Amino acid sequence: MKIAMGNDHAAVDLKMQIMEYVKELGHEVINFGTDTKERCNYPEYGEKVARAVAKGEADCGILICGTGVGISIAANKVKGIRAAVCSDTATARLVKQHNNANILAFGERIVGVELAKDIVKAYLDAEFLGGRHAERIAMISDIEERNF
Ligand SMILES: O=C(CO)[C@H](O)[C@H](O)[C@H](O)COP(=O)(O)O
Repeated sequence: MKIAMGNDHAAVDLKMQIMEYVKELGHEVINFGTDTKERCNYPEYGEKVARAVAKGEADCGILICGTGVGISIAANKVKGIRAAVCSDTATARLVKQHNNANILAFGERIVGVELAKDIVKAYLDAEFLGGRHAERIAMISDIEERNF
């Protein structure tokens, strides 16, 4: 898979480690940065990754900031994006199976590297279950369509 990755200054170390891990798993990474610890603004990176996923330039995305929350809120403003913050493997599996989340987010200040790797693997290995879950996602898309 082609995976878009982005982060702010609070998550450079974890992004680098996860980027290597994702490559070891056999995926291609499009890195949207930031790659330095100079203070920056997470909405910029959330939007870059979200637009790449929404346009189909990447199959899915991984976003990391201090908590995973701000960057996922920004990504979720892009039409078609379902970004989910996960701090455990069960949630990471379920956000793919039930919510067909197309971006996984987590926080360097919240999860350690080994847990983060397990979260990424649980998300990437899981498959969307469709059925009743697809109907609910259609309802979410409908909310998006009615926004103005
Ligand atoms: O977690 C975050 C947003 O949800 C960010 O990564 C930052 O950690 C947070 O906004 C704090 O920013 P700071 O400039 O590092 O104090």
